[in-house]
Amino acid sequence: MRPDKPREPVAGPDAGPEPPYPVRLSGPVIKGFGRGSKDLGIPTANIPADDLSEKHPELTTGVYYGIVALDPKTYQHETSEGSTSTAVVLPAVLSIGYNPFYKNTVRSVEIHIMPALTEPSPTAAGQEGQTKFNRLPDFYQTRLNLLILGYIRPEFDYVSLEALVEDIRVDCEVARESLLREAYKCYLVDSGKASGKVSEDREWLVSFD
Ligand SMILES: Cc1cc2nc3c(=O)[nH]c(=O)nc-3n(C[C@H](O)[C@H](O)[C@H](O)COP(=O)(O)O)c2cc1C
Ligand SMILES: Nc1ncnc2c1ncn2[C@@H]1O[C@H](COP(=O)(O)OP(=O)(O)O)[C@@H](O)[C@H]1O
Ligand SMILES: [Mg+2]
Repeated sequence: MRPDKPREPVAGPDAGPEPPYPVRLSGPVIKGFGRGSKDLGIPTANIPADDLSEKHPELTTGVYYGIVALDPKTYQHETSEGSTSTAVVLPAVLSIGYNPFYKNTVRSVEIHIMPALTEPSPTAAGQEGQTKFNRLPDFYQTRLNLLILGYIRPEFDYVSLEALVEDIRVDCEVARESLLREAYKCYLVDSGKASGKVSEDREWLVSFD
């Protein structure tokens, strides 16, 4: 069960991702159990987890933050210049594991894509009414690249659905605050000052051959 402790506002070192991060994952967006949007009001893009233990033994079950890119061949997005052929890059929070609240028997990778850091956060504390999580037009089967930049917490079971949703809301805020730090923001926003390694990771993120 989730321990009754206050949450830290950021996760991971301020100086930037430390090994094993950034970790690269990719895959087509597949169907999950259909609970994300329906039960929780939190859509999560699921990607296959079949070869995770073999390829990424370092990824323990838990909640992580990072950035995602969607293949522009099947996911078009509008910018101020109209629609574009470059991949959209957005912040994300994800869970890797068995969802103890639902007692799944297979591991899943579930990614909730958040609005750009320049947009107001829909999950900020103190908003009126029920939290409205970010929602994009559906993009099943689209290829997704993910750069995991840090670990937030283990997965827990919860006393109620509301308690699970509230913890995921806080995860979104922790991810956002963590990514707003300069040594992480450089992965999302090309300032022209990024180091060779950061540029290499960014290039990998947006390449879909
Ligand atoms: C950031 C984040 C954190 C999560 N943490 C937990 C958790 O601690 N325990 C849990 O049982 N499920 C957790 N989940 C998983 C949700 O229960 C899951 O997204 C939901 O079951 C939807 O599954 P579906 O994509 O198969 O429909 C988390 C999901 C996200 C996006
Ligand atoms: N912000 C978002 N983050 C992730 N997926 C989103 C988002 N907005 C819309 N989606 C869409 O919703 C789908 C996931 O919804 P969900 O209810 O979790 O269903 P499933 O159980 O099939 O994963 C994604 O595959 C994607 O097409
Ligand atoms: Mg899902």
